[in-house]
Amino acid sequence: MEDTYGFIGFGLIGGSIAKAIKKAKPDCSIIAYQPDHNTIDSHIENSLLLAKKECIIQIITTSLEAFSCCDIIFLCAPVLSNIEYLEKLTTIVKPDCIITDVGSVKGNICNVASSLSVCKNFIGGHPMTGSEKTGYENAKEYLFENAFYILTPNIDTKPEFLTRLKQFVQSINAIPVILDAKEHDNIVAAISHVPHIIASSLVSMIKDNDDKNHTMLSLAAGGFKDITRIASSSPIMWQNICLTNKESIQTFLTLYKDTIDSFLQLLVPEKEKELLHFFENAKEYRDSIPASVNGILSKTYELYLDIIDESGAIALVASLLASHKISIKNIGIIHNREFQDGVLRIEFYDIIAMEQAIVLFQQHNYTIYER
Ligand SMILES: NC(=O)c1ccc[n+]([C@@H]2O[C@H](COP(=O)([O-])OP(=O)(O)OC[C@H]3O[C@@H](n4cnc5c(N)ncnc54)[C@H](O)[C@@H]3O)[C@@H](O)[C@H]2O)c1
Ligand SMILES: O=C(O)C(=O)C[C@]1(C(=O)O)C=C[C@@H](O)C=C1
Repeated sequence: MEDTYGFIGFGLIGGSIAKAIKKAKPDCSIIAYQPDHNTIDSHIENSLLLAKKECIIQIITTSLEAFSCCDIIFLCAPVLSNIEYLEKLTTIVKPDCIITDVGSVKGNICNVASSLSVCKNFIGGHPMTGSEKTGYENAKEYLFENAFYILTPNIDTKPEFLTRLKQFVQSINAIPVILDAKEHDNIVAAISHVPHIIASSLVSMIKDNDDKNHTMLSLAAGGFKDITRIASSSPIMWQNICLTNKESIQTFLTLYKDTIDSFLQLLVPEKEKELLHFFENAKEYRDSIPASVNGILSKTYELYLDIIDESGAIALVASLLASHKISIKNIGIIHNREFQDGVLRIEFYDIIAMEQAIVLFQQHNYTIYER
């Protein structure tokens, strides 16, 4: 039975795990590490103090020795820093402590772990949910609800520790998935790392070709915003990911480049049919991701509202939600054949926010569609 949890790195993911633990086990004790070199993140001290005030953290420490009483330690800093902390914790942790990380790349840290005396205590972890936002102030206790949470044990990992960590993952309402670290890195290169690089490249391409009045950027609508949302994520996190998953990223980025090259060949009059097939194939595969259950990415909590297609109408809906303290992840008008006249698509961070919004919209006589 775990009672004491330790956190090194206390931003979006660390903070969300801590909030989820506190919801499930209000009496547990949470210790968070404050790096003494404040240049890492000037906000970290305030974030930790806020978390303590909110009773999410019980102890803030600048000494790793304080982690000797922890039952589970979560490494929630950027990937390369997590590896450094794992090495430092080796001589500190108690024999039945589980050490896990949340980093987006698993190969490096699992390799390092297998060379350490804590190899039996370590299990790689990666919650397949997140946001482009950073920091404790954006942490959500419901972030892991219905999300896949990948675990990558080493051959030395004690089976009993894996069972305990799986139970922990279920206790925060996530779905544990056991994968080999290398397989994990290959999969996430394709479905997370390369998409991120594409989003950032697209933004750079627009930046490099826009005029001095930023006309392109100003006119950018739903499509550009949807596909580039993730380009607003933490640059340091993504630098660390690219540095530690180079090979798999190179493989899938090259495949993507080939796909773009093939597509360029279709932009001639005699390839009209193939052009249509290109979009039909992609649409069919994309539409096969179930909307109501979690796909390999995070669950989306979205609904659609009938509104008059004008900017004031969006502002009205947004301020109605804001006045009831309901946060939204994304909002925008969409036009497609499913919704003949265009509807407002609103995405929420969690099921609770979406349910509160549904009640509110019903009270204000909006027509709501859910998928
Ligand atoms: N953001 C996502 O969508 C997402 C999803 C799954 C996993 N992850 C992984 O989670 C980890 C954390 O990402 P996040 O989204 O919470 O980022 P974040 O920027 O919100 O939080 C990172 C925290 O780590 C701290 N930190 C940075 N360097 C440190 C160091 N050397 N020592 C101690 N603390 C340090 C920062 O102060 C910050 O509080 C990363 O490894 C990332 O790959 C992120
Ligand atoms: O921003 C989001 O919506 C994310 O879920 C981010 C996302 C992803 O690519 O799916 C990004 C990196 C993490 O390792 C996991 C999740």
